[in-house]
Amino acid sequence: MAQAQSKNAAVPAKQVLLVVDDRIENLEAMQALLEDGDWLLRCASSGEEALRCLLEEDVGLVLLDVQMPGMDGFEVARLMRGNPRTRLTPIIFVSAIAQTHDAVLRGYSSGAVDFVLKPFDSSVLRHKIQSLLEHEHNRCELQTLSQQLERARAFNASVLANAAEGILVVGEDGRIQFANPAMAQMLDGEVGDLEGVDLLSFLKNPASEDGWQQSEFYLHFKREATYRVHEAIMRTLKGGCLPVALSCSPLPRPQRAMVLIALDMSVVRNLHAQLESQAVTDALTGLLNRRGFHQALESALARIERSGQRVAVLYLDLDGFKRINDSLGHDVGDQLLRRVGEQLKACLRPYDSLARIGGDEFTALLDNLGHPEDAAKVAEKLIELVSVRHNLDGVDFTLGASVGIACFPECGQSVEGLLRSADMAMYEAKRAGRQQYRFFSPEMNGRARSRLMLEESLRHAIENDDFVLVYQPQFHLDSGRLRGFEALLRWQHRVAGTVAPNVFIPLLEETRLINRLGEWIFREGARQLAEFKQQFGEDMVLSLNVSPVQFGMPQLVTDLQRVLDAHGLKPSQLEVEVTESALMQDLELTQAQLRQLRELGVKIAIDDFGTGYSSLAYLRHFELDTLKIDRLFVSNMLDSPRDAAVVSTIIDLGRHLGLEVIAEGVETQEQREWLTRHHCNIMQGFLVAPGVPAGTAMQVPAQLDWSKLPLPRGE
Ligand SMILES: Nc1nc2c(ncn2[C@@H]2O[C@@H]3COP(=O)(O)O[C@H]4[C@@H](O)[C@H](n5cnc6c(=O)[nH]c(N)nc65)O[C@@H]4COP(=O)(O)O[C@H]3[C@H]2O)c(=O)[nH]1
Repeated sequence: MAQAQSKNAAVPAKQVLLVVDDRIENLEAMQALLEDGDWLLRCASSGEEALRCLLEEDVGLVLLDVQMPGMDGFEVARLMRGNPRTRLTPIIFVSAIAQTHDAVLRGYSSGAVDFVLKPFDSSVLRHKIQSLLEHEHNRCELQTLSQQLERARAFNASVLANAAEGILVVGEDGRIQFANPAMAQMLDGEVGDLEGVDLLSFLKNPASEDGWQQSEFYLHFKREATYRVHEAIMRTLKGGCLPVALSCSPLPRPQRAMVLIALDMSVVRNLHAQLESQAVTDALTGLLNRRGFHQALESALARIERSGQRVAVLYLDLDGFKRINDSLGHDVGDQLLRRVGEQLKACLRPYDSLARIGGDEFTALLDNLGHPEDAAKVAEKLIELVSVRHNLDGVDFTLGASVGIACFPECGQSVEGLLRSADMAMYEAKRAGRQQYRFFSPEMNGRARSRLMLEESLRHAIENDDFVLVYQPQFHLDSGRLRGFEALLRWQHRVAGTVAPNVFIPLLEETRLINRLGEWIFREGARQLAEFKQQFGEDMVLSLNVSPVQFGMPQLVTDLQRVLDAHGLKPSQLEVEVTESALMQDLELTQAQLRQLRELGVKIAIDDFGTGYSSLAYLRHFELDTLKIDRLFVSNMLDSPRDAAVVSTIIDLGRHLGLEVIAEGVETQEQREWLTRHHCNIMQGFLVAPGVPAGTAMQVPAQLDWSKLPLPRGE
């Protein structure tokens, strides 16, 4: 029969006082006596009921009757002391009869804090109750606080134990007072190995030779500032080094200590190192890349400027790589570059640097060079190594290499200067006929400069439409009938006047500007052909020169098709002139290109026939229409039986293969007569006319009277 005195039991602003007595009149008397106190009164009429109440509510004090039927007060007290919830709840025993000394002692030993004998002084009892409740209240509060404290301690300990960063607490004397497990792990030891040890003994960088008091850690601590070191290195207990980022902050002043947090940077630094190495490495060959080579050369120059040593830069370009790459595919090309890289590396000394700085361009830095001739020996060795027969994927092919050499300090004092000089020398080596090396010389510089200027003006000329085509007529030797014209390119330079193609075509080729101009030549030639057609009929032919670079371009046939369509021309009216060397660049590609040209229906002529490979074997493989005899043979044939033999052989060859033969550079009637006697089909040359502007070409007669030569010249 526990009677609630207050409905607000959930949040007891007041403490609960439980009175236990088996006699109802006693309970009522107690209730009357205690009900106005600063507590909540609960009453229980048996031991069992009291225990129930104790389990349901937080009771601050129990007034417990000793003698009760069934469960007496001692038993209730014993059970309360056995339960953690009520173990410390204070009990005052109340008894109506005079107790023996033993009974009182028994009461105390069963957990009573006091013993009240009836009759009692009610005000004394109220004081006792009041002070015991206060005591219990304080005890509970203390218990809650210590629980909170324990939770907070456990929380902090778990944060420190589980933090991935190393944490140290360092006393103001520089000794480690606390280390978390992560820090111990980072330093290859146990927490116990760190505590009590000087912090500085674990620091390689920043090192403090002058001791703790002079260290930045201590000086910052004194200023109550945080000290951060991004690139610190700690010594581990096993003698290793650990890159870390540190921050050390003072703890609140009374603690006279600082907290140091260490971030393991080994992964980040490794990644950084890896990235740095990637930035200077050529992914394909594992050699240095352009940037890496620049750095290597830069540091070599900085070093030798002081020591007066000599270094050489070698610039190596592979000859024929493009052809292999285009015909065998990029995988084979990549394999080849890797192989060449390995070969080159094998023939340099370990401290020389080697780089791939472009597609098939390698550079080597020969350090600590005795004489410039040593660089030449290395260049020879490199060329020899590369220029062997290679076999990749079962295909045999030969490569070549051209090398330019620039020595420091003669050929340049800066990284850029040396590389530029070596590049120029390499270019000269290529011009000299491949598989060669060249030292840079100041004259090369002059040539290169004028080349640069020429290149620049060519670019301008293309943009400003400074090119024109002139047309040189071709006549059938037997009938005097006009066969057609060869279109020849002229550069109308604003200052220098008309410039012949031999001067600028090679440069257009090298710079690939020929592709831009080539398109224009096709367009302009086809446009003019459409006009010529009106004048000279459907059968006339216009020959267009196609340079080796143009001939290698995959879009050649499409470009031609486009201009033919644009002007409604018959393909057989257009002839493509290709030199022998252009055809021999890449036989497979040549065959494919010729097949497509044939399918398109344009004529194909070999220009300057007899000057190049003149391999009769290829004539069988290539489907051609026309052979053009080089004008050198024509100009010499009357004086040189050997040249005459060459010319008549070419004419015979053409006849047997069913090809037209055109003699170029015919300048005299004697040459014409000789050619007619030897059954050459067609001629062109100054005897009739040089290349003339389109307007003049229109006036060329369709039928020639050989006795009325030469024709008027309009160039
Ligand atoms: N001494 C002498 N020379 C004669 C005589 N008849 C013709 N010539 C010259 O011989 C060259 C014939 O052109 P090519 O063999 O195709 O040789 C051409 C051709 O390979 C190239 N070329 C000319 N025009 C073009 C073009 O539009 N595109 C390309 N890719 N190359 C061109 O430049 C080369 C030189 O062209 P040009 O200077 O115009 O020189 C022309 C022409 O002016 C003669 O009786 N005596």
